[in-house]
Amino acid sequence: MVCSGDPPESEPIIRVQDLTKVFGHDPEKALKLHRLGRSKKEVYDETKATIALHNVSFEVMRGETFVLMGLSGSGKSTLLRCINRLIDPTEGKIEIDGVEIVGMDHEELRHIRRHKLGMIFQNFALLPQRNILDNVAFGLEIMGVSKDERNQRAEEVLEMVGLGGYGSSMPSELSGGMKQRVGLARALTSDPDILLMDEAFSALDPLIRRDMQDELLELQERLGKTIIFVTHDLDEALKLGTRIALMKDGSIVQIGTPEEILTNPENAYVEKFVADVDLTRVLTAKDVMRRPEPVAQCTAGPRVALHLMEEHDISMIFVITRHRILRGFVTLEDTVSAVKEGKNLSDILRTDVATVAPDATIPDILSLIVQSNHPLPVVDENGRMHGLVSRASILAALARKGGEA
Ligand SMILES: Nc1ncnc2c1ncn2[C@@H]1O[C@H](COP(=O)(O)OP(=O)(O)OP(=O)(O)O)[C@@H](O)[C@H]1O
Repeated sequence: MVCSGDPPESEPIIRVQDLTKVFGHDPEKALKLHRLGRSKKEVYDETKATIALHNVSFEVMRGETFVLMGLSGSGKSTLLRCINRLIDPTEGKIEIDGVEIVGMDHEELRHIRRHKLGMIFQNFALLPQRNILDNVAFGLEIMGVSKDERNQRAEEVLEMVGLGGYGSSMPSELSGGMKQRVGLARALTSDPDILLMDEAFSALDPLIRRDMQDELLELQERLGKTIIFVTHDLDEALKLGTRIALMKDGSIVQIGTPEEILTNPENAYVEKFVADVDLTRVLTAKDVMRRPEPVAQCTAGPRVALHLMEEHDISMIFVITRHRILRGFVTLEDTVSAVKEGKNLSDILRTDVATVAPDATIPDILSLIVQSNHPLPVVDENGRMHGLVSRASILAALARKGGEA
């Protein structure tokens, strides 16, 4: 099964196709029974084999944070561990950077694990008798990197995760958040393209957890790694995910951006999963804007603008080019005078217009609306106007999405 959700515009770095994992002695028999229509529970009762993943397919794009989310037992960790082959899949393919890894021997796998993949676990997995620098440098030590070189690299990555100067501390002296930074530093030492993070922040206090999430977002922006992040926490998934794959009983039920998952759940299960989410925290200007009608083209005269304003009972109108590039706005008062005095629209155009970016959040939009006291045009980085946001458009969108979700 391939679940869609438009992937970001980039090439895939990981391709998973029809991946199946059965734990137990007779996977073939278990799968045969499942294909004959037995439920996973019935298969387990009969064979004592667990179908942990079944026909899972998806692609992860280079540079995205792809979140695997789902309830306990849905197969998230199994899927993540198949990707670095800590677990051998029963069936299916996994390509990393175009290279099929399911059939790889130990030597090839070791190479991929060391150079392409970094893994970060929930329980930190630090070596208690080694100091922080040696913990971070451990992977490089195993790879035979000289002491000077590995210590220099370890210091660099400790700096990167905000732990510069802690190299000589022991793990027992560090808080949970700091230990997880060490975990992150350790995974970054070999500069892998892909970070696999398994419930990496779940053991942390809520405030520290939030800090770590912010830090990961910031680090991701700087380093542009591809991250697969496992969590059962929807808020965390919405915050971190470029896209989210929601898993249930070993299958993916929906893949989409956080907005798509929230506002367009594909079935009742996803709907239920996201029912309690506070939409104001995740919707952005492009979700709550309305079409920018009416707008006047630059080529229109003041009479046309006046007509539009009277027709729609509004006191200002936005002026755009044929390609919807925003040029400014004109007011009713100025337009009336322009008609009287035979002026052009360009003579009365006000260009000091406040705008909102398409990805602005609702609290940001509201604070801008309070300042400007009129609807705001949503304008992208190229100056193109996509819509208008106002208190009314936000309320309408929330009511609409709330009704749907
Ligand atoms: N080594 C194993 N042997 C047998 N069954 C296993 C093994 N590992 C996982 N399972 C089973 O496979 C299914 C998927 O487990 P998995 O740990 O991948 O789920 P998860 O979504 O990561 O859950 P959690 O959030 O609790 O870690 C579960 O039914 C689990 O009991």
